[in-house]
Order: sequence, then structure tokens, then C-alpha cells
Amino acid sequence: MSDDAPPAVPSKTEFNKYKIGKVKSTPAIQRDAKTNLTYIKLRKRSSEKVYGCTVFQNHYREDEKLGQGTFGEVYKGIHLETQRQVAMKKIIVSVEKDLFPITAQREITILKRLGHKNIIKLIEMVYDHSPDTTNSASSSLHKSFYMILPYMVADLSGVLHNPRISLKMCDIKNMMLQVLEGLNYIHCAKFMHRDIKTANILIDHNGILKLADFGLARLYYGCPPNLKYPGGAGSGAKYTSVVVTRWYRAPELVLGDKQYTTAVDIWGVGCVFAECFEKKPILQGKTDIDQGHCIFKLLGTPTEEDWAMARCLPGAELTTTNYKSTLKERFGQFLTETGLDFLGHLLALDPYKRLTAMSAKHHPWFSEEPFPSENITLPTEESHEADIKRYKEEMHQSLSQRVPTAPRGHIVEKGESPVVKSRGAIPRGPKKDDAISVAPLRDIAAKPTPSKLGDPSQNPRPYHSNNGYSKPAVPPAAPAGMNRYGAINTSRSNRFSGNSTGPSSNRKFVNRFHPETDVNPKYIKAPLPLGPQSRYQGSSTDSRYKSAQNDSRYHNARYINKSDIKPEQKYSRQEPNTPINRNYNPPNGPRNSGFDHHHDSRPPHPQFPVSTSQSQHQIANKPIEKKNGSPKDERVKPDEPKNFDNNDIADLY
Ligand SMILES: Nc1ncnc2c1ncn2[C@@H]1O[C@H](COP(=O)(O)OP(=O)(O)OP(=O)(O)O)[C@@H](O)[C@H]1O
Repeated sequence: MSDDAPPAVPSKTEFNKYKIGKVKSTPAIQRDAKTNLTYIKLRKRSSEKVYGCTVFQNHYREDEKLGQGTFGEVYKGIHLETQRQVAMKKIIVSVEKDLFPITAQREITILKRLGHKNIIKLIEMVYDHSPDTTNSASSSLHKSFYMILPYMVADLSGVLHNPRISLKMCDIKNMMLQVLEGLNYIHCAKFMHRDIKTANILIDHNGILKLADFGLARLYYGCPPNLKYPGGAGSGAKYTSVVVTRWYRAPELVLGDKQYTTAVDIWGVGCVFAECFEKKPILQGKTDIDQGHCIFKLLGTPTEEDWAMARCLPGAELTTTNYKSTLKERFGQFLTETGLDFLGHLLALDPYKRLTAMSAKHHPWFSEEPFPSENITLPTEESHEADIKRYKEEMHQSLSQRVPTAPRGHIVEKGESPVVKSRGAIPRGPKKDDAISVAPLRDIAAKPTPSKLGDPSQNPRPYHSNNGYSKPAVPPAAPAGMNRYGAINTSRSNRFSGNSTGPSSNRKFVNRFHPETDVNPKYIKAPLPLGPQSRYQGSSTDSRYKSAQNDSRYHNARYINKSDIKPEQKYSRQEPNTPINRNYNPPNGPRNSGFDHHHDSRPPHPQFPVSTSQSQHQIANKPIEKKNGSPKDERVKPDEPKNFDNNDIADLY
């Protein structure tokens, strides 16, 4: 092409992508007759279109509800052009008051500034311009916007409540590292999240966790968390203390501290961590004051030495209680000494003794076996906050519909098994070159294969098993030549009649109470399930899960359970002889020697090695953070160009 050739005119379609409104001339300035003040009369736009913002219609389709938010609801949806699944957070705007919720405004602004693998990404904002409702009275009062977010198959709250998902310790470690990674990024970007809880930790189909719901987040003043000011902030600025969902609220907030720091988020992480074991929020205060009692009942009332500042806070009266810490009794059954130390430092009452996100990532608990898994192989089905009610109902139903125990020698007919229905299997996420295809749902109705019946890792755990950390009890093997009914070959129907003839396909079933009458055939049509998971064989596992064994989801190569490949790692309480790596204190003395925050003389903050090369050496067996053999510098520079992982569905947008 010669240099004189005119520049290529962009195609019409390229222009059409951007609907830019015309710049109109400034409206005439008018003067009010009464006050004599000038004003500009604003007129309603003739077109309802919002320029620079996609219109919902013809672009998206709204599907089922995923969750209920403070200012709207969250729906699952489809982007019609690409057929990709999205989540749509609906924001209802009161037209009358012309109010756009401040939390939504904050969330949008903040999400637009953040870009990290472990932070949810805002795809775009769309405006609901519904022709059938625009003329109705209600729609003239309310208009809605949608925040379009990548669809996440689960949130942590749904996963923990889902009776069919059990977490292994290595998965919990992986998840904790991801949460801390995301939080470290936020804190380094000078934001406090202020609403860390399991429902706001989303999980995608690749097992990537994303922190979501930035409605309460805000910029903080002062420096990011560092060794001198471990809580971050530290400028003495005051913020509202009525933040964070109550059960996850840090003690300083409960006591009314307004000069709080990023440490409030770390407290939330501690609550989330502990919730992974108990499968329910650990501190369920009924009121704000009760929340304080719950906290001190778990961690003990702080002494002057524990938390000097507590006595100066508005709610100091709570510190006159006399509770002893029960942390070890409550979580000692799940965690080793190192694990308890980690939990204790996340839930340190004094915010200045709490770990920072960065130091928490280097806690020796992560270097202790079992190591964090590289990828988490969960969830096997969609699980959101909105499902929790259903799980509870199903659990209640399953309890009330339990098959009564058979009288000795009797066969009890099993009614329709109250097998729990899952809402949907995880869709296969689109690959990079797979833009248009709809993610197919796997056939969750498919029946299980009997071959998997004996494999506990393939069998959904029962509701009434403990917390999912112990294997189902396997009945002891019977002596050779015997089964639990006596000598092998003694059929159950004839062992009371005294004349054993051995099992026979054409044997006659005898009613042992009225031997002359035939047994009602309905009682004999189903053979007893005598697999290792059968309740008839003494295992605690309910036979209603039998059908799930054939479920195609359990045989999908994408979700291969690691226990199929290698034996499951044990992580019961640490053996007394197992050495614990406590070598995490910096070699050159306490780090907080210069600590002078608020001019009080608080004790130095315990720190774990961070990014200095010297301290990095101390992190033994640290498989996660190493890249190409060299330790990764984890300090996040918020203003650096955003680096997205293209394999992730979230980042394809
Ligand atoms: N991108 C997403 N993909 C899938 N589910 C989502 C997504 N975003 C949110 N949800 C679901 O919706 C629920 C509520 O979302 P979110 O917390 O963002 O709303 P909110 O209005 O801020 O709620 P709240 O007021 O309770 O904090 C989440 O717990 C989750 O179950």
C-alpha cells in the first residue's frame, strides 16, 4: 500500500460497538422568578437508552436466582452472543429518589480498579431497559442495573453446607492460600474488604477461589500492612465500626473501635478457616453484645497484657468478663499444634498481634504435611448460599423419612429413597478456542456404577457422618467361612426354620410368624444391599446414597479424585513425635522493635518470614510459592498492569 493511500475506514460494525451519545449544546440558563437564582432545566431524555452501557435486553438472559443481596439479587444468566454463563448482580435504583445504592457504587468503582486471579472480575454493567415494564407504574419507580460477573459454580458457604462435598486438609490449605493471596493483593492496593465471610468467597470450576462482594470495601489511609504497622492503615483515621457481617466481626469492631485496620479482614479469614472444620459459622452471636461474649468464650477474656487497648474502647465493659480460652478443646480435634497456632494468630484478639495476609501465607502450618493440594478437586456440583436452605430441608426430610430398623430377621421395604437432588452439575468451562459452545451440564441423573460402591472417596458422605474428616467405619471382617448371620450358605429366610438348605434362586420365602402364609411379594422383591456402604451391614453410611455411585459426575476425568490415584493423606492429630517446624522467627531479633503505633507500648507483633531473601530461606518445604526454582516476590504492586490468567473463565472477558 502506498503512503498516499487514505487511512482505512473502520467498518460500520466496529463503530457500532460503541454507542456514544451526541454532545448537545448547553441548555439555556433560566432564572427563577421568585428567588432570582439561575438554573438549568433538565429534561427527560427522549430515548431510554443509556449511552456507554449495554442494554440488558437482547444481550443477556436471566436464569435462576443464586443469592440474595442487600440491595438486590444475584442471578445466573447467559450472555447470548457467546452463550457463556454469567452471574448478574441486580441493583435496583429508585427512580423517584434517583438513588443509586452507595454500596453498589463503591463495589463497581473498586472492582474496576482491581485485577487479580483471586478477586472477582467485573465484566460490565448493563441497564435493564424492559419495554414491557417501562410503561408500568412500578417500573417508573424502579430501574435496574446489572453487574455482570463471571459465573462461579459455588461459594464456600454452599460448599461447606453441602452434605455431598467433603474437604480434605490439603484442599483447605490450598483454599486458605488462595484467600490470603487475594486479600494480600487487596490490602496492598490499599483497600479493606470489610465483609470477609464464606458466602463472599466464590469458587470457579477450576477450583480457583475469588473474593467477591466489595459493597463494604473502602480505601484506607496510611500505609499498607508492614512489619512496623502489621494491621496496615495506622494513620489514626476513623471509619465506621458497623461493618462486616456480625458473625465474622473482629473484636475491635465489636468493642466499637473506629481506628481499625486491615486486620479486621484477617479476623474474617480466621473465622472462615475454622468454619471449614465445623461446617457452620463458629461465632454466632445473637446480638452485637452477644457477639463479644461468643468471641471471648472462644478465645478467653483478654488481659491487659493480651490486648492493652481493649480497655480504652467504647465496649470495654465486655472485657470485665472472665472467660477462659476454649480454642484448643474446640479445634484440637481437627488441627495439629501448628494448625492451632495458625488459627490462634488469625484470631488474635489484639489486632496488632494478628497475622497480616502476607505473613499468614508463610506460616509453618502450610509447610507441614499434608501439603496444600495443587488444585482442589471440588465442588462436584453447584453450591451457593441460596442452596443452604434446601440442604437443611433435605437433611430434615431425610431424618423424618429414615427407614425404621428392621426387626430381627425381617426385611423392611424401602420406600422412595430420599436421595438428595443436586441443583445442577458443574458445567464444563469453555476453553480459550471454544468461545461459542454452551457449557453442557453433565448428566447428574445418571445412575452410579456398582464398581465404585466400595470406594468411600467416590461415595457422597452421609449427612450424619461427623464433619467429613474421618473415614466411614468399616465393619470388621468375619472369620473365614462365616458371615454375620452365621455359617456361610445359611440363607436369612431359613436360618430361623432350622433346616438350612443354602441359598437357592427358587427358594420359598417363609413368613416365620405364620409359616403357613406366603410372604407378601412386595417384601421380597428387592434384595438387601450388602455392599460395604449398606446400612444393613452395620456401616453408618445410609444406603440411599447407593444410587449416587453410578453418577457420571464421579467418573468424569476432569474431576478425578486424587484418592483414586494415591492413598488419602491422614491429617488427624499430629503424632507426639512428629517434629513441628517452629523455626519461623526471623534470625535477627524481633521485627517490631520500632513499633510505635498510636504511641502505645504494645508488645511486638509476631511475624513470619516475608519477602526478604534471608527470611525466605527459612520457609522449609514450601511448594506453593516457588516459580522456576526461585522464590516469587509476593509484594503486589497495585498500579502495575493487571495480569490475568487466561485459562480462567473469569478472565476471558
Ligand atoms: N459471580 C458469581 N457467581 C456465582 N454466584 C455468585 C456470584 N456472585 C455472587 N454469587 C452468589 O450470590 C450471593 C450473594 O452475592 P453478594 O454477596 O455479592 O451479594 P450482596 O448483595 O453483596 O450480598 P450480601 O448483602 O449478603 O453481602 C453469594 O453468596 C453467591 O452465592
